[in-house]
Amino acid sequence: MDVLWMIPLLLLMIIPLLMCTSSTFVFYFKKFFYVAWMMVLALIGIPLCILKSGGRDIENMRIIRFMVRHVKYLLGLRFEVSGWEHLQTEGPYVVISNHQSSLDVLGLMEILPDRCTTIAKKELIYAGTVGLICWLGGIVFINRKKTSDAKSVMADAAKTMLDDQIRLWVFPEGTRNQNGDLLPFKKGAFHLAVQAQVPIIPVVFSSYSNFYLRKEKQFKSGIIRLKILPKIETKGMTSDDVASLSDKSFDLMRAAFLDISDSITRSNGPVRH
Ligand SMILES: CCCCCCCCCCCCCC(=O)SCCNC(=O)CCNC(=O)[C@H](O)C(C)(C)COP(=O)(O)OP(=O)(O)OC[C@H]1O[C@@H](n2cnc3c(N)ncnc32)[C@H](O)[C@@H]1OP(=O)(O)O
Ligand SMILES: CCCCCCCC/C=C\CCCCCCCC(=O)OC[C@@H](O)COP(=O)(O)O
Repeated sequence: MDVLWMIPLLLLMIIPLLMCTSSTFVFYFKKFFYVAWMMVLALIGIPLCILKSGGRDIENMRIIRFMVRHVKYLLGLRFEVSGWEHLQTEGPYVVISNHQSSLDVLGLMEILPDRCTTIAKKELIYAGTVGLICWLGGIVFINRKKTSDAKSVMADAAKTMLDDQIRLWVFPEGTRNQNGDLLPFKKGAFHLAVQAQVPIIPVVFSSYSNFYLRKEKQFKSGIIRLKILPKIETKGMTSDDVASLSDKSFDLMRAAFLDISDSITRSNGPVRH
């Protein structure tokens, strides 16, 4: 029994020591902590969502947003947001952003407008308590392996956006990417906006490469710039305009990404290896 009590005490001594001496340990510790803490937050949030709305309801995103807002401090991250005024748009719209890591959830919750939920891969629903709270928050799950299914879910979503006056956040790269640039955009977000005839609001996260490097196992403190760009109208557009709409959005977002990422690298200095 006495030995068992020693274990937490030993951990309390060893963990700070390792945190000071090994950046690889910090990397794994912060990653593990992030997932575990989100799971715990979701566990607390699930009954709150059910009590508030009785089940799946986009209004639950307010609870989720509130619960996630402090997590940045625990990981040593800060957000600098610009362009808030562009989110002051009435009615439904589609938000599109680049996607580097699951840490994007922190930025998403930092600026998530009311009545806005996201499109996510269907595998996320199996992520324990996080999966369940995503479902309760009205997240729209798509099967990326079956284009026809994904398209029909998105077409339903276009209708729901108008019927229920909701906003949807889509990651048009379709997967996480940390190659220092944006991946070519998939077309779903643009079909969605054109089908619903609603504006697109592009949001750009600066590169995480000055604080988070997966291959090098680095996870330092850092600043993330979030730039909200002016809305792009889609009124009067048809599916023939989707390709040019996607290209235009890509060009605007890529220019903003290179601009805000470059300025961070310059002010913080590059990551040392
Ligand atoms: C407290 C704890 C809290 C925790 C909170 C957690 C929050 C969690 C946040 C979670 C964040 C999680 C974040 C995540 O999970 S990110 C991963 C999931 N998200 C996405 O994949 C979204 C982006 N993907 C797309 O938009 C794709 O296009 C889809 C998936 C729809 C199809 O992709 P696919 O690769 O199968 O096909 P394709 O893109 O090559 O297109 C093929 C053709 O179809 C045409 N087409 C496409 N779409 C439509 C359409 N709607 N109507 C009519 N036509 C359409 C298209 O023009 C093309 O034709 P053409 O142009 O070549 O002629
Ligand atoms: C039974 C337990 C299973 C545990 C699984 C752990 C699940 C993660 C839990 C908490 C992490 C914090 C919230 C994360 C939400 C992140 C969503 C995300 O970033 O999904 C990735 C997706 O956009 C693209 O996927 P791919 O890059 O194509 O792959």
